[in-house]
Amino acid sequence: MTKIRVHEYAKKVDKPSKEIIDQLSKLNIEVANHMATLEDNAVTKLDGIYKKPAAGRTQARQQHQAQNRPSGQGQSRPQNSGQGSSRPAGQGQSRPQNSGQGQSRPAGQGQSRPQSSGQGQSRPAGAKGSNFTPKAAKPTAGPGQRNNRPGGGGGRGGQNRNRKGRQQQPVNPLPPMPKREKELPAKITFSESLTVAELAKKLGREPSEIIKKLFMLGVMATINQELDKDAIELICAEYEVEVEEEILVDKTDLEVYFEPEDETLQEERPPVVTIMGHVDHGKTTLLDSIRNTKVTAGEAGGITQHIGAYQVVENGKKITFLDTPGHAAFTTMRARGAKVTDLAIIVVAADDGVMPQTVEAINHAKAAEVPIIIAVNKMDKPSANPDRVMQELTEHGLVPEAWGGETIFVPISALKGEGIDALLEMILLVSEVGELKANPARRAIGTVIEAELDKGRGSVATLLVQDGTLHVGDPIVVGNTFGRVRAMVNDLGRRVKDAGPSTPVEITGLNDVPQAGDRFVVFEDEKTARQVGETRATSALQVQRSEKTRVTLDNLFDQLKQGEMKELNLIVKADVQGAVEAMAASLMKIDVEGVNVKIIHTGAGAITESDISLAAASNAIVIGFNVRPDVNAKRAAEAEGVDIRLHRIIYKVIEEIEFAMKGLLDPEFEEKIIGQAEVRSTFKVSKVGTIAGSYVVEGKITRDSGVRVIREGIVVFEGELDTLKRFKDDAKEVAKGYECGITIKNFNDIKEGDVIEAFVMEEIERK
Ligand SMILES: Nc1nc2c(ncn2[C@@H]2O[C@H](COP(=O)(O)OP(=O)(O)OP(=O)(O)O)[C@@H](O)[C@H]2O)c(=O)[nH]1
Repeated sequence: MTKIRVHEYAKKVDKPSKEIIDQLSKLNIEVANHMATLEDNAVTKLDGIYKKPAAGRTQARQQHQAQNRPSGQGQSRPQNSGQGSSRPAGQGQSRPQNSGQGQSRPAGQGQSRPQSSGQGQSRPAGAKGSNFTPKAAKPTAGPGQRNNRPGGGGGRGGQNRNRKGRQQQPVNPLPPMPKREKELPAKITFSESLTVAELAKKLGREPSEIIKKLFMLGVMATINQELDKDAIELICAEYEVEVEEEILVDKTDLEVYFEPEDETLQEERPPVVTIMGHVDHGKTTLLDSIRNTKVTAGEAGGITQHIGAYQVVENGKKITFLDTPGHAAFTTMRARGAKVTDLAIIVVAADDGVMPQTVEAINHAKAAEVPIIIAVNKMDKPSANPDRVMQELTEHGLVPEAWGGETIFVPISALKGEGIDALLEMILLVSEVGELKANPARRAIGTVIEAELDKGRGSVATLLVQDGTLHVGDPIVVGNTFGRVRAMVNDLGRRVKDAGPSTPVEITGLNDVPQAGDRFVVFEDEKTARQVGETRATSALQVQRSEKTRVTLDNLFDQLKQGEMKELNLIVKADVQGAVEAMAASLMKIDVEGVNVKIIHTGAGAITESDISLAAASNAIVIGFNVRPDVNAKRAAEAEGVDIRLHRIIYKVIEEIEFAMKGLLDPEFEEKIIGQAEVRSTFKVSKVGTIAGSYVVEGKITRDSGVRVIREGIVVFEGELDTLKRFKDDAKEVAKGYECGITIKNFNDIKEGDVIEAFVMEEIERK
């Protein structure tokens, strides 16, 4: 053990060495000079005089060391002082400390080494104390904080150790320190879900703690378990941490671009009007009349072009009309989620009154929450009776203003062009109330009014710009198509470069033909537009594929009728190759007008899973002649919806297919397999025949069921069950998991390993 020298002690007590030597002399302790070492008892005595604490020696040593190194260097301190002997550590020592040793010594000067305290705490040991700077010494982690990282990180570890040392000094033995936990975040965010581990990380807690909390809440979770929103919220509530779900924006969902935006950027836009009404009440005449009086008059040289919508100007304000009369277009668009119309004009012939389609139109407009203006048409006719129209409409909740209601009625004659101006004025009035606005500065969004494939120009689509401005050259996604706006033509057949809100324009430049009612969105660049368009096209195709119904003999005729099928694909499996060929040849001879029978695959042996996947991929029906599907094939067929037809007589196969193709399939009965039993042993009993000692492996076997004997996937016999016994008693049915004795009528060649399949004929309802 290193002893303290006189000058060291002097330094420690802040006295000159000489005074210490004198004092020692007074105590009858002789020392040669200031370099002399002091015995323990001498130190004790000196301590008594200089009132130094018991740990004086160590402390003296520490102070001495402190003076001999740059300030801030990891200050050594005694650990577990008071336990047994205490001594200063040799400088430069580097070894693990174990407080359990009962020895305490200051750490070497800030040197890096792993420390292991009796508390089992493991913390990063400090790096070289010389790296310390006062700034770096700022505490970051509290004592007692679990920190299992390996040492070696900068000055902080050393500083931590110092802190620990200072705090530990008076404590003996060290009680388990209260765990100081990381501060909880004020708020966490997540999207969709988080695993326990991810949530723990976000909260700065151990996953085990989260698991414990979940357990207390009645949720058993593992570290990698995904937690749903509710569970995350519950846990966060426990910690009083705010939680917010981030909604991931799906770039390919065009609807998100239709969210309303900052109103301050918006300007007034023209209303978009649809004309609806009963047949022959004058919708087309009205649309033409408006167009002719308003468009051609002002636009010299303009050749009106039917692009599905047009604009007129009334009192210096534009009005857009959708040029597709009737509510079919209106409903189609609405069904596709597009709200295009701001106002509906319902035309009612004054000589005819409210008719069924008038009511339908009213209901459509109401459902779409679109304001209605009633145009009472054919006022020029002597038989016109507008009062009757008004009367009838009140029954549908449309009360004219004249009668104290709110509905605007405008008497017109579409044919003579009378009342058109009044109607347009009313349209403007109603739209003013509606405060229709858009931001012409943003990238355009809108809806497809019409689209077709033009021989010369390719895909041509009429778009109604609903917000923003569409420019030639804009990268665009339209429904599931994309492209760049190559050329734009307005309703007057003129080429335009830009189209603002509520403007209909016909564009070219799309890679495919979109559908009426599809949304369009202009993107920042062509690459994004392409990506979004392609992704949308792919997912649309997948949806279409998954929706495609598989052909079955039951729906075959319907599919043929709808012209969806020109060919009937078949896969033929039979017990022997000869039968396969015979079957295939007979099937090929089936002659039903307009349909070809195409055999895409044949084979001898049981129907396998690969037969089913081929059938699924090529929309084929599988025909099994004297063969059965194996377990996997059965499962696959059920999952894929593949129709398997099992037969034992060739002409029945042919008949069934032929009838199905002609839509004459007998709809009444269908075979249903109710169970299977495995033959485990056989007994020959005279007079009775062969008894099959069997075990029911699936479903059940009933007394009245038909049976088939299957040997290695091939049907060797089909007939009726004769007796069914449990032990010695006759049984009505034997369920899965039970043994039974079975005899089959007129069949004694039963063998061990055979499978007896039981089936019943069930009456079914054909679709
Ligand atoms: N006298 C008179 N006849 C009109 C008026 N408006 C339309 N008609 C006539 O009514 C008939 C039907 O007019 P359309 O405009 O084709 O009616 P619609 O509602 O478009 O009919 P559908 O397209 O079949 O639904 C035509 O013969 C028009 O000439 C009108 O104001 N006065």
